[in-house]
This record gives sequence, structure tokens and C-alpha cells, in this order.
Amino acid sequence: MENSPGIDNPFALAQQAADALRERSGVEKYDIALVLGSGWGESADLIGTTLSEVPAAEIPGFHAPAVAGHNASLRTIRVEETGKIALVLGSRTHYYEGRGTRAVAHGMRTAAAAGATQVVLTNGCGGLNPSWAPGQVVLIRDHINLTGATPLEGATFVDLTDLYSTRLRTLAHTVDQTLPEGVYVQFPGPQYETPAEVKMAGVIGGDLVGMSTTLEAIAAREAGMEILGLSLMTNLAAGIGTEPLSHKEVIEIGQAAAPRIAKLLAQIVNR
Ligand SMILES: Nc1nc2[nH]c(I)nc2c(=O)[nH]1
Repeated sequence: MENSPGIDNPFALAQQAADALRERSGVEKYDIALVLGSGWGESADLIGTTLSEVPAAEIPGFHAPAVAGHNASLRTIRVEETGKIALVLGSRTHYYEGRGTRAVAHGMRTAAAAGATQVVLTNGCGGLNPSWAPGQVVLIRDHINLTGATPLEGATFVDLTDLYSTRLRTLAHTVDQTLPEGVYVQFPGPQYETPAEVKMAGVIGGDLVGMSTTLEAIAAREAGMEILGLSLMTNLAAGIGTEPLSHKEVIEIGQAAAPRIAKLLAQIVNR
């Protein structure tokens, strides 16, 4: 268990952040939170009408993004079809930033303190299944947390059964029945896996490898939120393909996929 320096009480900080967000957005209660990972950034524009957008650094506990190009705002959107109020967390803190697990979980805790009862976690990741091509969207069915860390502290024995809601996965399949499902493995990063590590991830049941999402999902479950996880496979994981990994290619695949996956996410959120 690691505590982030400077965060004395993560739940009090989340309440402060939620109060500041309400103050800035004028919205009293949020319904759903969305975390937009690599490639998913365009989704916010298609989900509905933006009511407000606040720089993340102006809300307690959030930071400017570590990854260039990631949106660094907290955006309030009225979902087109349902009228629900969505909080789009443009910037996420990755575990590899070394800010500790409290910082990683802050977005989830803030969303819950602001009233959200559902969260869609999206990410970019590597794929182990050679039949999946870069650009493939995969529904997360379950996860394996290889970070060795957790956002939970003390005797908080949280059940993680059906952590990635079967109900929401079924709903996603009403939008696109071809979406495959897979098990997402979070490595600490920031380095990509070795081919041997990727092979291990496959042996233990993983289909996708990434550096985010599992710790956020645990914190979201602790907060009682229903979770849907969506991965954009931007690359074949190390050793699965023959090419070395490049961050540049990852960005390019994400940009190419952005319009299509934004539409998919908007349709799911509007269900
Ligand atoms: N750990 C890990 N994280 C990733 N993020 C992206 I985008 N691709 C990868 C990958 O191949 N491995």
C-alpha cells in the first residue's frame, strides 16, 4: 500500500474536489463518470452538450496530465438522449507517475462524491490475441492487477466479483454485438513489457496489457459505482508481433480510431 505524499485524507480531498466542481459547473449531481484514455479523447464531443469545462489543475487533488496531448480538464456534459449529467475526466493520474495510489483513485472518488453511480473506464493497451488488429475495441470482462498496489487502505475487504458489470457489457453489446471481451492486465509501467512478461500475462489468463484502469476500478467499486471498461488495442503486445513498440505508433493508431470509437462510446452512454 502506498500513500500519496500530500494527500492526508483521500475522501475529504474528494469531497473538496466535488464541492469545487459543483461550484464551477453549477451542476448539483452527476450521474455517470467517464475516463478517456489514449485514443478516446474525441468521445466527449459526441456524448452530448458541454455545460462546463474546468482545467483539472484548478480542482483540488488533480494535476496537469503527465502524457502530452491528454486533455487536462474536467468536463460536464448533458448526455444527448438521456439527459443524464456526465463528468468527463480528461486527465487521469497513472500509477507510473509515482504520486501513489491515492492520486490514482482521486478521480473515481471525486466522481462518486459528486453523485456519480456509474463509470466508464477507457484506455489504450496492448493485445495478446493475434486475431485482434490494432484499433480493435475490447470490452473488459475482468482484470489482473499486477501493480502490487491497491487504492484500498486498512481492513477494507472489498468484493470484486462482476467488477466490470455484466449488465453494462450486455448493454454495450446491444450497440455492437461484435465487441470481443477480454481480461485486462495492469503492469506498473512506465516501461512496456518484455516478451517474456507478455507471455506470462497470457499464461495467467490475460488478453490485454496496460498501465491503467485496475486501480481505478477497485476504487470505483469501493465507492459503490457500476463499472464498464473499454480498451482500445493500439498495438500487439511485445513479442506477439514482430515489430518493436513505439509510442508514436500508439498515438497514430489512437488518432485513426478516435472518430469510430467516439461514436461507439457515445451510443453506449446514450443507451
Ligand atoms: N503495459 C502496456 N501499456 C500499453 N499502453 C499501450 I497504448 N500499449 C501498451 C502495451 O503494450 N503495454
